[in-house]
Formats: sequence, structure tokens, C-alpha cells
Amino acid sequence: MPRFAANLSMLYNDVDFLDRFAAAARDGFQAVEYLFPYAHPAPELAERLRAHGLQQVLFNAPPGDWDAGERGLACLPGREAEFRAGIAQAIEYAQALQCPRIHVMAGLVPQGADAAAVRATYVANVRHAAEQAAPHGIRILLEPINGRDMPGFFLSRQDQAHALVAEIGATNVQVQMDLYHCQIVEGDLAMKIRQYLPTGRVGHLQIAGVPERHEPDVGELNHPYLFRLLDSLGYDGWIGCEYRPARGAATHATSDGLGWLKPWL
Ligand SMILES: O=C(O)C(=O)[C@@H](O)CO
Ligand SMILES: [Mg+2]
Repeated sequence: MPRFAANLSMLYNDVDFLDRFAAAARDGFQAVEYLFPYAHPAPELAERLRAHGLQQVLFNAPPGDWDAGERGLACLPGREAEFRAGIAQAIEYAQALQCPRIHVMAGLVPQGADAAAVRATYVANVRHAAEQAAPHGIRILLEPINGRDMPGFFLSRQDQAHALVAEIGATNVQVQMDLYHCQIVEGDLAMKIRQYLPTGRVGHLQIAGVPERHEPDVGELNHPYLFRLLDSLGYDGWIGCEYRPARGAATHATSDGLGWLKPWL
């Protein structure tokens, strides 16, 4: 059976962030993920996880100045010191939260930047992150993101991410395969899953309905078919529920929209 993690950045927006742990547990989730933990002390987050019997399965390394539009630092020449400081902070949080995965966002390609320099910076930075994370048993994840949601993002295709993982050459670097982004950029999801899961290089999956990024049962994808396929391939990792409930932040919007999950809990 697929195992689902609630993405607390997108789900349960009708309650404050720290109250989303309880809400997710009440709905039957045993794991959570979210974008960033850094606004809260790690012990406070660890206590929420403990109190509600939840595992933290993923969060992101610091992305640079998010409010100014930055979406990761890994591919940005000249920002290496900030990138490294962010990785150190992320590893501290991951240890405190017993979280085995950190997503390192690639970043937006700077206007006019030399493509080879951007790629070389990315490879060197991810290698550094992997080296720092490895002694703690932490995996570094790279996620291709669609260019409609994030124009200019360095990484958009699965083959690009897998080629980079091979080039980086660290056993604790894997691909975060977000099926929502993959459908928008490439389509042919079942064949992509059949191609990439057996490589052992997919460290986490995420889902959402396409194109609105609402519940998985809203939109053009047949998620039950994909879940059965993942089962048949023996996928025993987590699937992050990274979608915006169709009713937004209305009271109980997330819980009321979880009908799709019930058969899989
Ligand atoms: O947007 C996504 O998809 C993610 O998984 C985030 O971690 C990055 O914004
Ligand atoms: Mg994602």
C-alpha cells in the first residue's frame, strides 16, 4: 500500500502551522513534510511530531530570499557560502526532527549567466551537501519543477535530474519525483514511473491533481491507477500530498477533500 505524507505547507491552511500536525494526525496521516522548518525552533517541531505520533519525512534546505522570489541557491554562482550555511542549518534540523531527507532546491537560472558555470556550481554544491549529510544518514533530494509554476527553474525534467545524480556520483543523492510537475512537463507518467523507479534513484514522490494542483481526484490524472502501479513495482517510500485543497483555506477544506485517501489508509 502506498504511504502518504501530509504536506503541511499546502494542506490545513485553515489553521496555524503548528496546529497542522494535530490536524494531519486526526485525518490518519502518519507522516508529514513541508517546505521550511526554520521559523520554529527544532525542539518545538520535534515535540509536535512526538505528541501526534508523526514522522517527518522531508523538508527543504533554505532557499535564499523566498519573499524576493528566490527558489534555491544550488545553481547560483557566487552564493556558495550562503548555500553551505543553509545546508549546515538544514542538517541540524534534520537531526533534531529525525528526518532522513532534505530537498535542495536548484534555484532560478540567473539572467545572462554562463550555462556551464551554472551547471558546475550546481554539481559542486550538491556534492558538498551530500558529503555533509552522508555521515548522518541523510539523503539529498533534487526535484524537477515545471516552468509554468516556477519560470526559469534550473531543473525541470526527470532525465536531467537523473543525469545530474549520476554525474554527482554520491549514493545519498536521489530524485524527488513530483508527479504533478512531471505530468505538466513530460506526461506519460506510468512509463516514467516504470523507467525510473527500478533505478533506485527515486527517493520520494509527490502528487497533486493536474492542472489546478488540487486534490488528486480532481483533474486529468488517474491516481488509483498510478498507486496500483507503484505497489506493483514494490515502492515502499513516501508519497507527499502536496496540493492546494480545492476549497482553499475554508474551515475543514483539507479534511473534507480527503475522500480520495480513505481507500488507501
Ligand atoms: O513545489 C514543489 O513541488 C515542492 O516540492 C517544493 O519543495 C518546492 O517549492
Ligand atoms: Mg514537489
